[in-house]
Amino acid sequence: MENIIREGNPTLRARAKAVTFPMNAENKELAGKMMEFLENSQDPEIAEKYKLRAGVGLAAPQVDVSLRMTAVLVPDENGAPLFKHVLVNPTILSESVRMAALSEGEGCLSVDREVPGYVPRHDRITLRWYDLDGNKHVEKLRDYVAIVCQHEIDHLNGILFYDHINKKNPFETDPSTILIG
Ligand SMILES: CNC(=O)c1cccc(C)c1Nc1nc(N2CCN(c3ccccc3Cl)CC2)nc(N2CSC[C@H]2C(=O)NC)n1
Ligand code: NI
Repeated sequence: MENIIREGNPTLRARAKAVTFPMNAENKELAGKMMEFLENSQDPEIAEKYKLRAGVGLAAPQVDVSLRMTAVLVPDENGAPLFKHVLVNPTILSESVRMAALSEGEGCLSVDREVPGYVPRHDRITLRWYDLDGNKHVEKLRDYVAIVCQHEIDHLNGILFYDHINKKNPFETDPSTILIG
């Protein structure tokens, strides 16, 4: 897995370019490696052996490739994949008025420090994306999966999670925001 870039690398703040179809072998291979990284990062033995930090999402800009592609692997409580997709050219078609935030805040593989605070996001989204074969998918997502996808899509637009944290009061939330987890 190519090295994950950290804050300060301009690629993290750039708007990534759309992926063209049919996808070339190089981009398909990268997608596979990004998903494999997430799988490895979630395996206690492998993560320990290679000192990997666990993640449920990894966007191409985080491995210094400015393309609109992100791997997402959210396990259920038994460790089976609840949501496992490489999202190519993802678009949020609609979003709930209701907001949600992870009660423990968010972490990012490209941010080697804790940035405390609630990250307000939409509780539900309708997401459109393309898979590696160019097939279109449209799904309604909610709660944790919706939050993770919004975090990863932010990476494609050069946005980092702490950009959303209220500077004055990081743990301030308006009444419409539900806390998750
Ligand atoms: C500062 N407090 C915190 O970070 C924080 C603190 C506590 C709880 C949460 C819930 C927090 N928040 C948070 N925890 C995660 N993980 C929980 C552990 N898990 C995991 C770990 C081990 C094996 C398998 C797995 Cl699955 C991996 C994922 N992931 C994200 N994010 C934000 S959206 C993208 C996603 C991401 O992949 N980040 C690297 N946030
Ligand atoms: Ni991130």
